[in-house]
Amino acid sequence: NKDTNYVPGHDVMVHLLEWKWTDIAEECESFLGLKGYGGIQVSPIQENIIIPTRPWWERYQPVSYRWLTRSGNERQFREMVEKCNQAGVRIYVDIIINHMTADHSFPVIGTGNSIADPPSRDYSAVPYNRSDFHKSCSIVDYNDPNQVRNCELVGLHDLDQSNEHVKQTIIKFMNDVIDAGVAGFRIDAAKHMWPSDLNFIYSRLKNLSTNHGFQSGKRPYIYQEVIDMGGEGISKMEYNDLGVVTEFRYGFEISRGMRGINSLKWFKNFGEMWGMVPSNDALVFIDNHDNQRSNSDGGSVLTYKEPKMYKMAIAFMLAHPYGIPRIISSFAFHNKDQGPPSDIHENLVSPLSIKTGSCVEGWICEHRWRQISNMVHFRKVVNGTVVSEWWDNGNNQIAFSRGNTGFIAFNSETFDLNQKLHTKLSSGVYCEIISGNKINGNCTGKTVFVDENGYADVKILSDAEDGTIAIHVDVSR
Ligand SMILES: O=C(/C=C/c1ccc(O)c(O)c1)N[C@@H](Cc1ccc(O)cc1)C(=O)NCCCOc1c(-c2ccc(O)c(O)c2)oc2cc(O)cc(O)c2c1=O
Ligand SMILES: [Ca+2]
Repeated sequence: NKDTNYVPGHDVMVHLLEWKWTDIAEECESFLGLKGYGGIQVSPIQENIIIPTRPWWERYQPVSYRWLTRSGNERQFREMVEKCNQAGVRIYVDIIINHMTADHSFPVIGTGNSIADPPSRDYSAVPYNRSDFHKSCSIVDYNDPNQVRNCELVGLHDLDQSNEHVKQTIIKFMNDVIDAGVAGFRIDAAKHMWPSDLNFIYSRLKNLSTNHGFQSGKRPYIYQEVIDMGGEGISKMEYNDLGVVTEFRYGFEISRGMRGINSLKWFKNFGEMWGMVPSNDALVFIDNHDNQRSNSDGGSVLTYKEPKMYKMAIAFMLAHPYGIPRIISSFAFHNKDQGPPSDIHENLVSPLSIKTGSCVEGWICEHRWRQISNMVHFRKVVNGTVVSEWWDNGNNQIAFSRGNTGFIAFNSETFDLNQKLHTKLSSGVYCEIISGNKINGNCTGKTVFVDENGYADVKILSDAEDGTIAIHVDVSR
């Protein structure tokens, strides 16, 4: 079963990239729980190598399974999970079980002061030794499934998940994390591990902890990173019966749509018909921690750096029923390796200002943007309804309803959208939720009038700050 384990009335996952555990706990209580976010993907909790320039990807080179990183220690992690569960926000841990570190020219020290000797495959803090790793062949042919699984990805020493000691070590790590109260895991680099080995591991995971508010018998929500844009020897379809898979086609296609490269009118049948996995098997996103900075998937997915189109892409994702959506909330970067903001002691800087409670310079906090957090509410209100009343102008103006509970329209033409469009909403004056909120019965942004036949006056100027207008039944005045 593919249950996210979200608390009823909560939806949408946010990847709080490189946030500290104490700050995440604070954000659960002061923002995410109240806004109805369903869950948080946290950065890896296992001890990672310290690379002198502190690139963001150092956290994807584990040194041990100790819960010691720049995000915090075990006590802080446990406290954060407790506070977020109490706020109705679930925690999903990003775990790296395919590999340990690569070889480096400097002595290898971890964020928990563990040492390791990668050339001799000695990771004493686990412990792992040479017998726990595959031979050090390199992945050169991505069309050879054996190489992709049994050789080293960019020099990262590749664990042998068919080895009993490796399996038991991973299972113990994941079960300890489950006992801390988390709701599931992101499996990093799943494509580089055999589905049968992963299945063995998943089947030996405990049920979620009843001591942390989960009903008995709940299974951890597992979503697997499988970068598959088609054309490689390994298919995402090898993994989606084990658990959910990251659907990379999704963000790529929506970015092309909002950029005007592919006409929005084609998105009328967006979903499995586009060669994507079944909706319940798809963890969907516009950008992720890797391709937002490196455009590694060949295309150029939208990011916070192109805010108008990015917000339209996120709004489409949150308004559309396909997949399980995740947004990223990241730090500003100027080069693709750059790590998170840190102080002179290389401690992570808190994204939250103690004084104002808002996010500080250097942290984008996409999850706080009104145009994004209000669409989280939209998604919750329309939950369970289908897309209907699809309209398009034959190119880059589209609109659709979600049952009789919500309506959204997009204009990515160079000219205005100004139409009476049919919705399934009952008549009335609705607060438009991209441009504002409804506070004490008043609309702080635009209003949209729906007449007694369900026709809405839809106007989106081509030079407007946002190319989207959205209304739903919760904010009718
Ligand atoms: O750009 C990066 C890091 C990227 C990255 C990190 C974590 C991820 O979850 C991810 O998806 C990508 N890393 C830089 C620097 C680097 C890091 C380690 C290393 O041994 C060599 C170089 C880089 O240029 N990497 C080469 C291209 C990206 O190749 C990587 C992939 C990857 C990319 C595309 C694929 O289709 C694929 O199947 C795997 O996954 C990783 C997973 C990891 O757990 C750790 C990694 O270092 C990587 C990783 O290097
Ligand atoms: Ca492997």
